[in-house]
Amino acid sequence: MSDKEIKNLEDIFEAKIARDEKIEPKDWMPEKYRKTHIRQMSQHAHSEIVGMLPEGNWITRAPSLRRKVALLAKVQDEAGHGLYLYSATETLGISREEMYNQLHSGKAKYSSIFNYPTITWADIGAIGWLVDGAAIINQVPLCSTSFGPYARAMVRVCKEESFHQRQGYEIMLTLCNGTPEQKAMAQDALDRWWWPSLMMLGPTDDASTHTEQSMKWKLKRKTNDELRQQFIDQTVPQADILGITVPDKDLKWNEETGHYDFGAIDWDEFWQVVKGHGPCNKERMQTRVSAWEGGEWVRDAAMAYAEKQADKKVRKAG
Ligand SMILES: CC(C)(COP(=O)(O)OP(=O)(O)OC[C@H]1O[C@@H](n2cnc3c(N)ncnc32)[C@H](O)[C@@H]1OP(=O)(O)O)[C@@H](O)C(=O)NCCC(=O)NCCSC(=O)Cc1ccccc1
Repeated sequence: MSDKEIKNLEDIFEAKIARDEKIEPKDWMPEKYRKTHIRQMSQHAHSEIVGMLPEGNWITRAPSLRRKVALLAKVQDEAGHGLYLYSATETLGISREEMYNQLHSGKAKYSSIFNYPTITWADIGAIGWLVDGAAIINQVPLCSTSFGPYARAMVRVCKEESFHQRQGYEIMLTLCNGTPEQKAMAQDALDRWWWPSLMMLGPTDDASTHTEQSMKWKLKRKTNDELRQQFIDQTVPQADILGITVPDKDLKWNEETGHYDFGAIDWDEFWQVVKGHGPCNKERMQTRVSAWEGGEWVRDAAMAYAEKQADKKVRKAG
């Protein structure tokens, strides 16, 4: 293709973005746009899949049948979100196998938040309330992201996340209205999950390598710091209703800005977790890799069956 032809395609692409029109898989797109979407969308898919593990740990120990049913449904939704997102990413020309390889070899990231342990039932409440709460704040703007398949996937995902968030908040509410021991469990879960939930929304805008370009392409509609502030402003009053305390002595409502001021985030901890040195990184990867290896016979059997059927068809036609 000549330089002039490429320039023409770039102009059409930029004009579509400026008009807020969706870019579809068969449309021309700059290679960097395609690659950055594969990066973000596949990491999002991996996060949903790895994100099932901390909660999966509690399905057999949920305190009642009602809680068990709700948790099972939530974890199944997460599997669905992962598969949805893998399919959407495949439209950009990467195979699912390659994405799995990237996850299993440690090349692709997944959200830092899923490398923390779930040591009590209250952690299931805190994950729904805080982690799904942060996920919704991050994902609602993604419903109007520029790449069509990603934007459409997010609409359904957000509806389900909202049920997940309420499920978690209701667990917290029940614990906080329970015995002093139950309320202490809820406080302890908030103490452990608060800071990792703030980190989950990504590094500060100064330290974020991708934000500037992703905002121009309308892949991201809000910056990491904007989302974090929104999450804090929305969540602190919810902690007040629960009657538990956000573990930040510098947290204070600021009349002038109309937002909460908050204390320093430990970014060293965040980068350690991202680099694979969090409390559960190794365990999470081992579980995923052994699930993949354990499922090999199912994949082989499905392939053998498909080949047999194709053979039959050929023989019939012949
Ligand atoms: C905002 C951000 C996460 C990061 O902004 P970007 O512009 O992409 O990056 P930025 O330049 O700011 O960062 C520089 C580097 O740092 C990496 N990094 C940053 N943050 C993290 C992190 N937290 N963990 C690990 N790594 C992180 C980043 O990849 C980049 O490294 P790279 O160059 O790739 O090697 C964005 O990708 C996004 O919105 N993703 C879609 C939403 C999504 O994936 N949600 C997942 C949760 S789904 C869920 O929770 C549902 C659920 C709930 C409950 C239970 C089960 C399931």
